[in-house]
Amino acid sequence: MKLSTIPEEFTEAIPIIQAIEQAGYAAYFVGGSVRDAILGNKKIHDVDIATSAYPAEVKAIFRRTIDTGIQHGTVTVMEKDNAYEVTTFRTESTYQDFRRPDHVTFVRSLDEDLKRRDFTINALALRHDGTIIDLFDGLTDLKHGLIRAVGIPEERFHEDALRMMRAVRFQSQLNFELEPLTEAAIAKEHGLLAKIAVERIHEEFVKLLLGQNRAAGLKTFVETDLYQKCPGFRSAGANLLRIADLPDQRLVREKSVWLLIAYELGLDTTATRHLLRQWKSSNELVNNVGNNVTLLAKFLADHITNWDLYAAGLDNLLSVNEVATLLGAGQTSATLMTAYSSLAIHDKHELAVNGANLIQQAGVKPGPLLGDILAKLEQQVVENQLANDKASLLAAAKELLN
Ligand SMILES: Nc1ccn([C@@H]2O[C@H](COP(=O)(O)OP(=O)(O)OP(=O)(O)O)[C@@H](O)[C@H]2O)c(=O)n1
Ligand SMILES: [Mg+2]
Repeated sequence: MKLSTIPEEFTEAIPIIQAIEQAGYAAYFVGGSVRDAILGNKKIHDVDIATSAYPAEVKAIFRRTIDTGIQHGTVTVMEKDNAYEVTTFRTESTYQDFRRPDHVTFVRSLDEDLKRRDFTINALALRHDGTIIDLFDGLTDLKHGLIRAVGIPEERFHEDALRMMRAVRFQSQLNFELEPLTEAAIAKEHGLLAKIAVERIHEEFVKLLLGQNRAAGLKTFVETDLYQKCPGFRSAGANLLRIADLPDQRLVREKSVWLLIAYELGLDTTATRHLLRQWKSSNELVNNVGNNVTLLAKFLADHITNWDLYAAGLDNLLSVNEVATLLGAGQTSATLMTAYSSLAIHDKHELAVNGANLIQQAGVKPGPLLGDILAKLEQQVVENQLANDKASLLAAAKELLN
């Protein structure tokens, strides 16, 4: 097969491929970008190049390169404003710990390289003239919407157990089905996932839940027992399946994914924070989702105050609303945005007085009381109990001193 039109993301990189070929080596586009280009329905990102040239040979061809992962064969080539990862063809023959190859062996053959890739739809190569190299019938699988391991599925999962999570992630992201032998191998080998760093599982799990068919991905995640090897999920199979029964409106924020999980697992703020720490989340995610658990409960009870809106900030509100909507209790985003924009202030710096004003003009002494008074003024302004003008605020501060 030949692609009739080569997407712009690739054409920009063709000079790189040509330069490698002129130096006497082979070079192809590979990986997810080729898959997405053929699907034609997804924005292409990360155009990856694979080559028969060894890293030192790649570096000799280009003026500006970065040693990104030279031991794995990857050199980044800088060209104009773009950066391209150029990786030497490789086989990963022995895997001892199911997550990292013992060593990579660089090879000169494209076939060897494609053979060790995870799924047939990810094992396609694209020549700069648009010709597609398809050794494992990946094009047929793309057409039928099938995720099928290259070769013997168990072998692929022993090489890298994260691939089992990638399978369910692609199932959701692409709205594909799992080929039965591939799915059976995941069910059989799910225990290998315990060897994988939680951060990597986290990334795939979030992509699964943000995908277009999260219900299907989640069902496989539960039915194959992959979930058993994820932090905090051991007895949550039924809870996770409940998410699969929700309307299939898509989630857009990572924090919404975790809020939904926390809700369905019945976790309070403390338990949510604990779960997110187990999943090695950033402090920001831990804090936001922890707070949003309380806010969601208020949303569902239709008990939102101005202060709740103010304290959460717009992005958390939209996240909580995403989840509330899935649960059948959201507001339209327009209503929410209007409520939020009608707040008297959106940040304490918008308060018409500051600490210095209170000291100089209301006779407040520096110290903890000053902070208390400012906080009270902030609260009253947000709740529309006090106008946000200097005179009113100074008068209110004097009141509070008595
Ligand atoms: N565990 C993995 C990870 C990656 N790959 C191969 O490396 C390519 C690039 O990997 P990556 O960018 O992680 O995934 P993509 O398939 O490109 O998906 P995405 O669109 O999310 O980047 C994959 O297509 C696949 O050929 C693999 O075989 N096994
Ligand atoms: Mg990619």
